[in-house]
Amino acid sequence: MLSQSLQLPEVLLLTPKVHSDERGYFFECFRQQQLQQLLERDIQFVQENQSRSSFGVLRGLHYQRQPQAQAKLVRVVEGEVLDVVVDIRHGSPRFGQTVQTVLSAENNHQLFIPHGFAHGFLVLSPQATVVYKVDNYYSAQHDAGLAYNDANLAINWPLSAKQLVISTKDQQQPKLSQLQSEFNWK
Ligand SMILES: Cc1cn([C@H]2C[C@H](O)[C@@H](COP(=O)(O)OP(=O)(O)O[C@H]3O[C@H](C)C(=O)[C@H](O)[C@H]3O)O2)c(=O)[nH]c1=O
Repeated sequence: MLSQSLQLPEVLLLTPKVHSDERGYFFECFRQQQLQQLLERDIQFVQENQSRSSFGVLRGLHYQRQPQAQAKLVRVVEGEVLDVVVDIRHGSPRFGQTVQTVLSAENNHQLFIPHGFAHGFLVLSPQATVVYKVDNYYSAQHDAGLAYNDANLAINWPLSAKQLVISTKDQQQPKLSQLQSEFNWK
């Protein structure tokens, strides 16, 4: 598994080694020991999610508040998404900074997103299926979010506003300046 740092160094872009032959391909999607070595700490995923969305669907930007914060290992098994992560840790020198990368069933790229970061994605293909592991259980009362279109985040979503399909919840998320995030840097 190749690991690359992004502009937010705590967010890892992982690329598995693909074994191709005349039948097709095989690759290991996850190996706990390998990820723990990259993170230099233990990690224990307890839940795996799958969502399928049509072109233009934007899910996010989401996170779970403490003590139910979730680290995520995200991959795409159908189609293509623009995946976006935001540093929401108070005191972070990169507070409010974002990274974005294309995850697709073609590039097999994965993103590891630690606690203290908001996550979302925009579907760029006719359909996209996103599968992701989390290290804490879903908790509706700890579910929180950030406005995808907050000018202070300056996320350049590559579709026009009228092409976007966004839940009512995500249309009403707070801006970075209103964030109740209790994540602290370090
Ligand atoms: C996240 C989650 C949701 N649900 C239920 C709650 C709703 O009845 C339904 C849809 O939930 P929601 O609209 O919050 O789903 P997404 O908009 O895809 O949320 C996710 O989108 C972004 C990209 C994320 O990174 C988060 O993992 C997650 O917040 O599934 C569950 O039962 N378990 C869960 O873990």
